[in-house]
Amino acid sequence: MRETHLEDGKWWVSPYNFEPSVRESLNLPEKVEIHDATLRDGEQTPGVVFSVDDKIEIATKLDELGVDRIEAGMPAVSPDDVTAIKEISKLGLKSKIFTFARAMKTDIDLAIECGADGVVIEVPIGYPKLVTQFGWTWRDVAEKTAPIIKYAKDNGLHALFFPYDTTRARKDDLTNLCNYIMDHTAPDSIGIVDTMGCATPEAIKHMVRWVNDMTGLPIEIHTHNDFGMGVATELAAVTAGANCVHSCANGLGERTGNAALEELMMGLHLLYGYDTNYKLDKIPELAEMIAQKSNIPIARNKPVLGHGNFIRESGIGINYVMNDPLVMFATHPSLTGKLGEVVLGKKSGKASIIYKMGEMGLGELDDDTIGAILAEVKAAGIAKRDVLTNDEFANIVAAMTKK
Ligand SMILES: CC(=O)SCCNC(=O)CCNC(=O)[C@H](O)C(C)(C)COP(=O)(O)OP(=O)(O)OC[C@H]1O[C@@H](n2cnc3c(N)ncnc32)[C@H](O)[C@@H]1OP(=O)(O)O
Ligand SMILES: O=C(O)CCC(=O)C(=O)O
Repeated sequence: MRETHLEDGKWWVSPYNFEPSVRESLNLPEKVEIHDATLRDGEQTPGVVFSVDDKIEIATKLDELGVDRIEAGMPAVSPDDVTAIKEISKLGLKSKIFTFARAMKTDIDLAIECGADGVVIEVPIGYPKLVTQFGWTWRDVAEKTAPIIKYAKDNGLHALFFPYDTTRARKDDLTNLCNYIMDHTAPDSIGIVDTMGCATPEAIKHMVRWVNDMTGLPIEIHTHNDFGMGVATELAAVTAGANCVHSCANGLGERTGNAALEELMMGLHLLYGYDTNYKLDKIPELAEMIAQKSNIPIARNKPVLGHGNFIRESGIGINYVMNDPLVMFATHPSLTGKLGEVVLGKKSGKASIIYKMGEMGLGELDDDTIGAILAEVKAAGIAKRDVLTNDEFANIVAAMTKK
């Protein structure tokens, strides 16, 4: 674990993250694994369909980035999923390969047929789903699941017990389910699943401790982003001792998506100080691949990925964008494969004009002329309601310096 907030021109985050009293209040596990579900939950984004080749390419890139596990699909969904998972399993990746399964023997048989290392055994426990959608009790769930966990384990699979909509489960239902499962056949790990993305970080921390007290199992956290807190709740889970975070690249997933892989990687490595082997500079390659294959473009202000994240129009401090980026940003643009950029418009100042003239090789001018150019740049930016192109700026400079 690193206990410092800055590294070697690469990032400079808040030192308070590492304040002894802050660190002492956390129960960080020594290692946190990433279980990436882009190929299953990410593909559940309405309208997204990855081909077999897409899935192989994405899995290879996820492995290169350093994710510990790839949830390669739910074989029951289609024969293509079976083919893709089989091919991915044969690649010999460092990442372990998991499949998604209902509590059904046939789904476990498919995981075995696909050559998976592990299986996510999903069952409902959230009260609205349990009662209204399925008409089941906790006991129905428990009796269906226990033999399936045993079957998966007997066949050498890592059995991740995944009672979904966990955060809307009644206390008694979740307690009874956990106790029954532990009495009959302990899985290898258990997921706390915020299916609807509706729990606070504090509630998640409480649940991590509670479920761990009940079961003694490694805890995995799987969240969605409906309140914009998918990543925050997963990181909160880690601070309460969760051992594995689930993700989707680019934050793909049902509705508002799942916790974003790239944000979790940056959060674990930079904000919490985990010494990981993630290849952060490869994030843009994966992001582009996902955007192109999912047909979902990356928003320009998306954390970690947005192409606008290191562009600055505001004049104050503009020199530092290129010359000393950590004055202006928490991370150096190159850490995640980006470049800083200075643009001109309504919010420019004199320093912006001087900077841009230098960048474009337009020479030096006296202060009054710079001021006059600045006034024109601001007026043009306001009229255009956008930033200026270099050509537009060069035209202004030419007009204002014409003898
Ligand atoms: C939070 C969630 O929504 S969880 C999963 C979401 N993911 C998906 O739905 C993936 C895409 N889905 C699909 O391709 C299809 O819906 C399939 C292949 C999974 C299933 O399709 P269908 O053949 O229509 O199956 P259907 O939905 O009718 O369910 C079949 C059986 O599975 C049972 N079942 C559903 N979930 C589970 C579960 N987690 N564990 C055990 N049994 C389950 C149903 O009760 C039903 O049982 P029955 O035949 O005794 O009535
Ligand atoms: O979301 C789903 O549809 C399946 C289960 C899951 O991944 C979840 O509950 O978040």
